[in-house]
Amino acid sequence: MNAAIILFPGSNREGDALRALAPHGAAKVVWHGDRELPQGTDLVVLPGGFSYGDYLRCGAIAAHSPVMGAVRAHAERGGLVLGICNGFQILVEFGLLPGVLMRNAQLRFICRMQHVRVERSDTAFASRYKQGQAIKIAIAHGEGNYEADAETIRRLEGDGRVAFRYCDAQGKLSKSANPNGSTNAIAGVYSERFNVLGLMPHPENLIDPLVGGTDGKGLFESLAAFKAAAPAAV
Ligand SMILES: NC(=O)CC[C@H](N)C(=O)O
Repeated sequence: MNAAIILFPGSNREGDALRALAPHGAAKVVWHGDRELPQGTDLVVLPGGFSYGDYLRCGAIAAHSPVMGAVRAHAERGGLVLGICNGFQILVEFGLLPGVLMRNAQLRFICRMQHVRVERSDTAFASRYKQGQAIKIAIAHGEGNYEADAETIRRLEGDGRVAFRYCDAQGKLSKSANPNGSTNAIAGVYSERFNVLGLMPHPENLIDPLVGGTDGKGLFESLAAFKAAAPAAV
């Protein structure tokens, strides 16, 4: 699998993304000012961080980067795009995913382990998980409170486009298991064609037992398995 990791001024998880992708093929870092992706890119990763210092709104300035035109073209061809945390914020600001990420309900930056429930496992990103499985993963954000208008939420829910929800260790949803006040405890959403995923938690940080667990690995393994089953780059 050939991955392109986009580097924005202020990104800080590109190294973690590289490490998570390393066992699954070649990953290149691409500068946000570039207008093209490397030939044969299968997966574009927008990593976490603080692009442009989170000025205006997280992701708002990065969404205007020259490279985003190539990211849109890749997504429109059916190519895979993964936005993690700040990357998710950039994707919603750019309009590749619906909704907005507001300040966390308690107006504090939260950095801790959190469980999320895998809502479906029949996608390119989640086939290595079981539907309904609660996975332990890290969160680190100040603006992760997912909101959208009622019609958009109804459509996302109706089309099964919620990828992950914040939950407790048993997979149960509750107000106390929702760290940031997100509507319907939404932690990640898919695009209409399920080839674009944005999520606030950091799967790339849960790939080594030394740092708290390996539940994040499944996402990268799922992508590699998807690519192995459909080898042509799109
Ligand atoms: N870890 C991240 O990507 C943080 C995202 C963003 N800077 C926020 O605080 O919400």
